[in-house]
Amino acid sequence: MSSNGEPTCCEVQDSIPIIDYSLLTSGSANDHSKAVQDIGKACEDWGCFMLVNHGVPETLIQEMMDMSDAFFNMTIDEKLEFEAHGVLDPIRCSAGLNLVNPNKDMLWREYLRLIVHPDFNCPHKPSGFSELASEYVKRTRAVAMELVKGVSESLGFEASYMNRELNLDAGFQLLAINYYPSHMEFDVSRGLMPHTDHGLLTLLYENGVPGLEVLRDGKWVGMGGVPNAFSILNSDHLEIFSNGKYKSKVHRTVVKDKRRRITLVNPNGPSLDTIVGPSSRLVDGEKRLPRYHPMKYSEYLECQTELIKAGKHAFDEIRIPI
Ligand SMILES: O=C(O)CCC(=O)C(=O)O
Ligand SMILES: [Fe+2]
Repeated sequence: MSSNGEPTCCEVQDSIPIIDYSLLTSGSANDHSKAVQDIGKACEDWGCFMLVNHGVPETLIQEMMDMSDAFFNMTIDEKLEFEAHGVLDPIRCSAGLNLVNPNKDMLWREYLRLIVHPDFNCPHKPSGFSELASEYVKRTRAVAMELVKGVSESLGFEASYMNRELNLDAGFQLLAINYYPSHMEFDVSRGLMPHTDHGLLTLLYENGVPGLEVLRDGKWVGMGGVPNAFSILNSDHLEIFSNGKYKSKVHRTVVKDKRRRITLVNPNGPSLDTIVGPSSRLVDGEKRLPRYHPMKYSEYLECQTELIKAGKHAFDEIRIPI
């Protein structure tokens, strides 16, 4: 931290944990329990990790990157058809409107946010987008659900516990595609302000252009740079459910590279009607007091959207002072 309490500038470190997904899913009990242990340690100590050997084909990811590029290269008028409204709208596109934001300090990006589970939504153009995105989110969802099982075991529960408690079969999954234009296209500060994500785990894939940073011990640490790996971040509802054990990861994006950056981001959460509080298995009336008030997931999303405008966080509403 600097003397005024603000985090100091980014430091690149290579010690963000790396988890080998193939060990988690391997038939070997030893490999599996080592992976579960590593996931638990990464979630508790770092709140994030890189995931390698995840089995999502590189060609599929590359096609998604190319398709996303094609989407954002449509005209503003074409994109306006998918313009953002409410937080629970199935398709929300920023359509470059941030550019006219009077706040010159604002970091800039375009985004497209799709609700892809339990119902799948996608723009009807460019042609083939919907089929491709449907395949992509099917694959990333399978990875996320396997990771949640690993997280569940790492907390000392059976693998299916979190799925059952949080109704993940009807879980709310988004595909958010972020587009930070090349420096040549627009000479603006490109990035995303510090925040945490809602849901349990966020999976993020970048197109080889760095920018993601996570806050660790008061310093910004660059994340990414591992070939063909997903960046995985703890999110708000993992912190709530684990009663504060696995903290939601504060992250931001600062794009210094001149090339355009595209990220495919999947927040994975409980079903919208699930009331999420600390797991009853992690609290008791004596020593382990609940640290968060339960709140319905859909209400959390709505309240978070409102609170951001006031520079606050939904945690401010539900955290119980100790
Ligand atoms: O694009 C990135 O680097 C980060 C995106 C992100 O944090 C988000 O969409 O919530
Ligand atoms: Fe995020």
